[in-house]
Amino acid sequence: MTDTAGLAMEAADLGRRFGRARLSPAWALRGCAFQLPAGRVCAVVGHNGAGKSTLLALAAGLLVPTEGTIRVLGTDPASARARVGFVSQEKPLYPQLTIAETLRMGADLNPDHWDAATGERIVADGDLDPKSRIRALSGGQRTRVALALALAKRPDLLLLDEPMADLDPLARHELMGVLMSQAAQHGTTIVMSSHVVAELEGSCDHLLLIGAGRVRLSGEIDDVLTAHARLSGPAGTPLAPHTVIESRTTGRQLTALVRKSGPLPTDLHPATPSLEELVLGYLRNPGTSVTTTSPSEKAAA
Ligand SMILES: Nc1ncnc2c1ncn2[C@@H]1O[C@H](COP(=O)(O)OP(=O)(O)OP(=O)(O)O)[C@@H](O)[C@H]1O
Repeated sequence: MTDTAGLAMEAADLGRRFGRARLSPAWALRGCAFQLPAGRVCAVVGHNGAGKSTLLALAAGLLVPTEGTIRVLGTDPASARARVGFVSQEKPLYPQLTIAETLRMGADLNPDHWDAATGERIVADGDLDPKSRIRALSGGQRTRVALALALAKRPDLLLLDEPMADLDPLARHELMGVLMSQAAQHGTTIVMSSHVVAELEGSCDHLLLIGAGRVRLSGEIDDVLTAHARLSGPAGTPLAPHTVIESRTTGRQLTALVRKSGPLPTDLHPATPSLEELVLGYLRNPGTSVTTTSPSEKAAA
């Protein structure tokens, strides 16, 4: 039996379909199963349309599963809502309110756990005037206000759908630092989708890679990386029994990204892939079988 204590999120056979079953067989997510321990900073990656936003909306309780279950902070998403912060791609804010009124509304809605100083500091660090109306802000400035609102709520779980997409490089760097210190100081679990894998590499410790509505990889990033190897050596060297994620032969040279299964061929030079290499390898090869890395694989790797 799986020990589910201490999990921030857990999905079992999770599926979500849009449209009517007979008219549209399109599943945004199907057969997804994963566990995310509490206190992790989790990167959710996958190509456009993979199902990342759908998964985050299910976790936030804004969508309900068509099949299967998703549990958040040990309960159903609707019951966990007060303990969850969510910044969607659309960042819905009331355009007619000022920034100060927006933060005040956040305080009124979350009277028991509102950290006003954090919200005000994030706004001030962006040189934003609290009297400015939301409708007068740029996309990146709205993102800052949405993050201020979500972080001031002091959530146990923070769900962020491409939070950095419209921020300038300095703002990305600064707000990523704010997120990391929130996770370190308060043990907040952060689940963050992004297309900029290099940006996630130093910040996240857990990975959820989604492809075509399925979980293709999930686990602690260190475990996931050590379960794979980047191999180079003479062309024609057999790669079985390892699972080949991708391979290329140039002249007499073979390079391959494999998921390890036992000892590696001695005539190939092994290296641990970077997170970006691994994610790109999986994204370039959508046909590779669905896999999940569990801590027990670490020992086998
Ligand atoms: N409201 C909806 N109605 C119909 N189909 C939808 C709806 N929302 C999402 N989908 C479909 O579900 C699939 C997954 O979409 P989703 O937005 O979750 O992907 P994503 O991984 O977040 O993509 P992106 O990286 O482009 O943001 C896509 O095929 C999309 O067209």
